Amino acid sequence: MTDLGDEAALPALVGPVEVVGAGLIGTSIALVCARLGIEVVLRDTAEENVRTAHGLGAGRPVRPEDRPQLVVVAVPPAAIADAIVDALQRTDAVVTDVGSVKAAPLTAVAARVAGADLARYVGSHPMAGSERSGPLAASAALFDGRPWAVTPHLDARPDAVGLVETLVLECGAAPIRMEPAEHDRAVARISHLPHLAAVLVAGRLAAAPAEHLALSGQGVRDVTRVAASDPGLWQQILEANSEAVLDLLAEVRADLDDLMSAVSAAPTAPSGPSAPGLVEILTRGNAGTAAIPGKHGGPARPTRSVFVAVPDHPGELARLFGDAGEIGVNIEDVHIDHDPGRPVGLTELVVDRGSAEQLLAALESRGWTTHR
Ligand SMILES: NC(=O)c1ccc[n+]([C@@H]2O[C@H](COP(=O)([O-])OP(=O)(O)OC[C@H]3O[C@@H](n4cnc5c(N)ncnc54)[C@H](O)[C@@H]3O)[C@@H](O)[C@H]2O)c1
Ligand SMILES: O=C(O)C(=O)C[C@]1(C(=O)O)C=C[C@@H](O)C=C1
Repeated sequence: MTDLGDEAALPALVGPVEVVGAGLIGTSIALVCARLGIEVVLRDTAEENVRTAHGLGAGRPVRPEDRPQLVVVAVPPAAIADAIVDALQRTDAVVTDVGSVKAAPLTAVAARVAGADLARYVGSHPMAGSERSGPLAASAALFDGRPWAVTPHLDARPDAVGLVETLVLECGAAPIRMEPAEHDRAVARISHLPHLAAVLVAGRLAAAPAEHLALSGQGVRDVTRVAASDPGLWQQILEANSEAVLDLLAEVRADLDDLMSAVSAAPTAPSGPSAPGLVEILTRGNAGTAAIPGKHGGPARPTRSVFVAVPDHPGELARLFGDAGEIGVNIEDVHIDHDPGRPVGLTELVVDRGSAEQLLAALESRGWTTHR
C-alpha cells in the first residue's frame, strides 16, 4: 500500500466525465464534477435515474458524439466487467470503476481487452457510501475525508493512474494505492465482515416482540445501520469476494465458540489454558476499535461525546451546529436519537476530547440543555 506521491504532477481533470450508472455513487461523483464546472454526461440502463440525476444538477444524458476524458463505471458488481469493457471499446478515455471488489472484474476485463486499451483502465473504490441506493441518496459531500482505494494493474498507464487520483482528490477523498487482491482481502475485513455482522444482529430483531424493540437505543442503531442496504447489491459484492470473506467467517466461528464458552462459564470458574475469558474477548474488541484510523487517516484521535437535547422544531439542529461553529469546535461525527414519547431529540456530538468541556460550558451558557 502506498499513499499518493507528488500531487503537483497529477494530470488535470478537465472533462467531460462520463458516469455509467447514475445511482448513489455515480451521481455523487457526478455532483462533485458538475460543481467543479466539469461537463458530466450520464448513462444508465434506467432512464429515470438519468432524469433524476440530471434534475439534481449532476450532468446531462450522454449523446453519441460525446468524447469523455474519463469514464467512471458505477454499476452493480455483476455488471461492472461488461460496462468497463464497453467503455474501453466505445471511447479512448481513461476508464475507472468504483466497484467494491477489484480482482475478479480485472481478471474478466483482461480476458477481453489487451494492450493499449487495457492500459487505460484503472480500478478504484471509494470507502464511503450509504445503506440507501439510487440518485436521490447521492451527495457531493459523500467522499469528504474518506479513503479511496486506487488499484492499478501492472500495465496501467501512469497518467491514467494519475487522472484517477486527481478525481479522488477533487472528490475530497484520500487516494490509497493498493494491489487489487490485497484490496479485496482488506475490504473483506473492514467492510464485508462488518456488514455481515450487522446483518446477523439485525436479523435477530425482525421478529422481536414490539415491547422489546421499544427499548431500542443508540447501540443497536450503531451496530445495525448498514444491514438496511440493498440485499441484491450485497449478494453480488459477497459473491465476488467469497474466498476472503469465508476465511474471516471461519475465524469468527471460532471466536463465537470461545465467546459461548466464556459466557457460559461461572464468573469464578477459571477458563481453560488456551480459551480466552470474557474480559479478554471484550478487551480485544477495545483494541480493534482503537485500531481504526481517525477520519483524517493516521492514528485515531481521542474523542468524547457531548449530548445535547434538541427541541423537535425546524431549524434547531442548524442552530446547534451554528453555535458549535461559533464556539470554534469541530464536530467529528453526529448521531441523533429520537425519544418516542418526548418532543426533543437527543443529539450526540462527537468532538475532540480536549474541546468537550469548552463546548459543554459554551452551549449551556447559550441555553442548551446538555447531559453530562
Ligand atoms: N453503496 C455503497 O455504499 C457503495 C460504496 C462504494 C462502492 N460501491 C459500489 O459502487 C457501485 C454502485 O453502487 P451504488 O450503491 O451506487 O448502487 P445504485 O443501485 O445506487 O446505483 C447503480 C446504478 O447502476 C445502474 N445500472 C445497473 N446496471 C447498469 C448497466 N449495465 N449499465 C448502466 N447502468 C446500470 C442502475 O440503474 C443504478 O442507477 C457498486 O459496484 C458498488 O459495489 C457502493
Ligand atoms: O457507510 C456505509 O453505508 C457503507 O456501508 C459504506 C461501505 C463500507 O463498508 O464502508 C460499504 C461498501 C462499499 O464498498 C464501501 C463503503
